[in-house]
Amino acid sequence: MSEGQHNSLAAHASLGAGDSLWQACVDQLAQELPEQQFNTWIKPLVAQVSEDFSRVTLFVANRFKLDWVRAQYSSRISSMLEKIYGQSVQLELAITPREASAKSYSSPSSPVPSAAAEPAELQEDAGPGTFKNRLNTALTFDSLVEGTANRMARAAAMHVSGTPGQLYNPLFIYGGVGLGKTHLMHAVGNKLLSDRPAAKVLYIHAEQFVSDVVKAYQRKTFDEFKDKYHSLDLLLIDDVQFFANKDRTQEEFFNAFEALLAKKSHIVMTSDTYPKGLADIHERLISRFDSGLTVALEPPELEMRVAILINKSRSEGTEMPEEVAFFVAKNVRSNVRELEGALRKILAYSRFNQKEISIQLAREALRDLLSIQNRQIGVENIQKTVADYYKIKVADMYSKKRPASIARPRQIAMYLAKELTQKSLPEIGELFGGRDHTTVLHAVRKISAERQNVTELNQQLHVLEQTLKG
Ligand SMILES: Nc1ncnc2c1ncn2[C@@H]1O[C@H](COP(=O)(O)OP(=O)(O)OP(=O)(O)O)[C@@H](O)[C@H]1O
Repeated sequence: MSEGQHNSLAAHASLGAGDSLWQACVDQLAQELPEQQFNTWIKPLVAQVSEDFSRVTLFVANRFKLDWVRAQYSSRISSMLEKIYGQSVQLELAITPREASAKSYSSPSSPVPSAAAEPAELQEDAGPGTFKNRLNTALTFDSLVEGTANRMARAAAMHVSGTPGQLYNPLFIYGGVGLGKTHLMHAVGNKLLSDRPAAKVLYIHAEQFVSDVVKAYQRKTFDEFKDKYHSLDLLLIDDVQFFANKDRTQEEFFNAFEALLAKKSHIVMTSDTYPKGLADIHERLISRFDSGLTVALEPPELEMRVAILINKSRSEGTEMPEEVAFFVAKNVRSNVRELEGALRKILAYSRFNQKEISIQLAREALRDLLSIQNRQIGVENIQKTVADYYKIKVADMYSKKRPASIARPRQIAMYLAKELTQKSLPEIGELFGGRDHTTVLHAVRKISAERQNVTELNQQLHVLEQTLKG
């Protein structure tokens, strides 16, 4: 952090800069740690930052957690805080006193831990009348952006939440990391509960199911186990690939599965692969997984990524200009979690530096992320980016079509190809569907002249250049 940033942080101590310091650290950890670890150990921490930022106290719920956080994370958190603040920060850990929560600087993204965030090994058995559904109420259909990538899965999930126990039972959702499987599952549970508050719904990660089986086995409490699982109206079970090689668990899950289907309760499952792709899971389970509806979640397409960024930033109380969302969405493609990470970085960077969100700011905030990507700009990438920006097909870059809505973006792409690559005019012409070099020259001259006079075009070119340069 530069001295200027440091001063501005100090000057805003009374406005909750302690929050910002801790928030930036949380944001960074969210990037670096696996989600489960982050949700379990970091998210629930409540931080109190001294006025001069020299000391940060983290409150944890109990002694076990305190020891764990100290052993596993404290040195990492310390060095991260120092890096962010630019000076040494003393880190302390304490067990939450009853009156502390009202006084503490509680980070906005560090709510009281939800049941779903509790680590498997710390979950207490729910006693009579204390059934926990473990749903995260923030994960709803409303907060799930729809796009081509999730349309079918979303529609099926909506259907299940409206009329459980009928069609699509079980519903099996699969896809790569961070594509919204868990979100979709919670959305089903939340929707069903909002329609039928008395329904017995349980969200559970497959690992927790395994640990429940082990516990029931050790304590000889299989009756309780069955009472719990076989009486549900809706079972949401995440990441069933974790059942691999766990024979006893698979047997108990098979029993629960049969019992639930027999009483027309619904089962929704997620996995990182389609049922037949699951390794080391008994065939009779796999065939049951596949007996309802199996749907995939695909990586989000560009428009969906833009919409997610704009929505999420709005829900954080900040408007992200569309051109910035386009810049980020173009550069962060793999999954929604990564997109959220990029957004968190941008928001933290903007808060810290008290600057409006712009492409320049996003570029600075995402410097590390962008620098590991290959920055070699090719004509193909230019054609794709320009086509995306003007919402035309990439094929139109090479086609003979002449309407202005196509010809103009094509000329812009030619201009950018000349400006941003080492290619000669004939080479560029060749890559644009075998056009003559004079056509390319005409486009380059035309766009370059117009750019001087038309502010709107200049602005669009600026966005495209920034996006391509990353
Ligand atoms: N379409 C979407 N709209 C809004 N947010 C989304 C969408 N898809 C995913 N997310 C968000 O992205 C993050 C990752 O999603 P989620 O945890 O559901 O992914 P996952 O597929 O279960 O990943 P993993 O396999 O790693 O557990 C979550 O914060 C989720 O809310």
